[in-house]
Amino acid sequence: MPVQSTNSASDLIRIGIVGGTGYTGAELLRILARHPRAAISVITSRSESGLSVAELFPHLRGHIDLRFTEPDSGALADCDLVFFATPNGTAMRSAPELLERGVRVIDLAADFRLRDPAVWEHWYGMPHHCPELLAEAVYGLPELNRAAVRTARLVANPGCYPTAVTLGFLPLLEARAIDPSWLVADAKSGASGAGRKVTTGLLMAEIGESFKAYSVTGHRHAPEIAQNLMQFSGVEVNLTFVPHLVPMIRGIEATLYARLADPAVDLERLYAERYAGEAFIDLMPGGHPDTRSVRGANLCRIAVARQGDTGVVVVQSVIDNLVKGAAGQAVQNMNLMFGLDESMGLESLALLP
Ligand SMILES: NC(=O)C1=CN([C@@H]2O[C@H](COP(=O)(O)OP(=O)(O)OC[C@H]3O[C@@H](n4cnc5c(N)ncnc54)[C@H](OP(=O)(O)O)[C@@H]3O)[C@@H](O)[C@H]2O)C=CC1
Ligand SMILES: CC(=O)N[C@@H](CCC(=O)OP(=O)(O)O)C(=O)O
Repeated sequence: MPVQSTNSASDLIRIGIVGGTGYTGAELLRILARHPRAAISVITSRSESGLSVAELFPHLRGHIDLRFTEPDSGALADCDLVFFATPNGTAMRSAPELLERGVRVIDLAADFRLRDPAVWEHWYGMPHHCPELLAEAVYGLPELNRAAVRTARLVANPGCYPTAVTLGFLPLLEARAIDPSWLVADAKSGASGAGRKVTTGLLMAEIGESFKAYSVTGHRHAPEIAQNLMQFSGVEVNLTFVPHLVPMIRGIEATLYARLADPAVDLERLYAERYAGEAFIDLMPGGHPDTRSVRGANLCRIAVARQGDTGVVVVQSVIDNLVKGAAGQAVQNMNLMFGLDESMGLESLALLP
């Protein structure tokens, strides 16, 4: 049975997904299958080409009647919008041709997130294929950049850690309420953050009943977060970012620390005013947001507190890495790019337990 819709074909957005078998690709399929204006026409996979989507993903039986195909620029060029849910360095090879042919592009990987091609090359270990597009690409964090996303042809969907950390720190920086020279982000992710490919270090027997930090000398999301905080607050920042892998499947929890520049600031009011009217930010005064409270939902839940009279502010920010940290945010960007209600198709509440 094809995707249900009461709209005429001309109202529908023809969508291609490159990398439909990965975790973020599968999450795009889950969300778009119920989106009233989405008509998925191409889903690619090199390893599963020919297989029906329902065979690989039984939860989509009756909702998506398509087969995976090899990535093919001809079929993708017939779409209105192509999502790349592929490893870093993939979208940049196809985006120039698609844009040339009038197709809009949202990349869930990092190819268009960093402004400076030298910084990209340093962190991603490869030269950029189309550095001329970096100035045009719009960083797709709508709570920061909504107006630019609306008119974008090319959107760089943010990384999962950068979404949680940027949204957590930003109100404090914009208000000049903290010392920007000492920011600490202590973040934890579930294993789905590393994708669906087979990796020994992600086996249940390796990560279960255990917990560790990684990339302590520097993670590629640190320059992305610093770029965001500086670009959107206008102040230079010095950030320490340490990610951790925890034995859960979905979710990111980021605990953020900073020193208050203005000890009298009303923290809860600051966040309430900054995020007033934001459908996908939930503030939880006095709370301890947990990752399960956002599992499956396109939501960033934040609590802000000061620790006694230490002058230190502690922000807790949680997201589902696959939803607000990837596919949900990508659909939020799609809605803005096509003039739709920003929340369309994103009404799912979190799953408990
Ligand atoms: N997992 C997460 O929480 C988040 C991931 N991201 C980013 O989103 C992107 C996708 O992540 P995720 O879904 O986890 O990754 P997965 O490893 O789970 O899936 C990758 C997908 O890309 C396809 N693919 C791999 N290489 C190529 C290629 N050269 N050309 C075309 N297709 C290719 C794979 O299928 P096949 O090999 O069969 O073609 C597969 O469908 C990554 O860049 C990741 O960093 C961003 C935010 C959060
Ligand atoms: C748990 C885990 O391994 N997480 C991934 C983050 C994945 C991601 O979102 O990174 P990009 O989109 O920027 O590639 C990591 O640390 O590499």
